[in-house]
Amino acid sequence: MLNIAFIAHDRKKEEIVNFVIAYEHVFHGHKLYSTGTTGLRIMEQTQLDIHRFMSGPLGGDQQIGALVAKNEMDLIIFLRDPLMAQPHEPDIIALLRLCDVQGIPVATNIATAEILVKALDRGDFMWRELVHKYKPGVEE
Ligand SMILES: O=C(CO)COP(=O)(O)O
Repeated sequence: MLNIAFIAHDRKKEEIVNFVIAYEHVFHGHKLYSTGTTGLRIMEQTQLDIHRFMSGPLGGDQQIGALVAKNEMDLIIFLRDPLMAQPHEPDIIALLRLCDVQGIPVATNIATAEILVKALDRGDFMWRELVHKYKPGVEE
């Protein structure tokens, strides 16, 4: 079981909902997280149970970042809006930076998300199970 987070900016919400519907079967069985509104929208349209953090502008990106800092997040699908400034841009940059610090797979557009989810389905993420196994205190 891997820890997966969904995040989408407002103009990308419909895109992430449709994406998660399309790959719902792949996400079943994993522990799912999201920022507040993104998770609500996904749960309204799927059977998935998602642990929702705060809304992004109120600190949700940072809450997910805290798990990333501990290397406890295995995959992040973060559909960013590249055409609109966000009030919490520093939080977004911080989250992506921490993904690079820990080497955590993160998709910021739908094309990359699709490739990563197909890899997840194929079992290509099993190396993350080893990260959990050899890091004491990390939740399975
Ligand atoms: O702003 C966000 C990510 O930076 C997303 O937050 P919401 O899912 O609460 O809209």
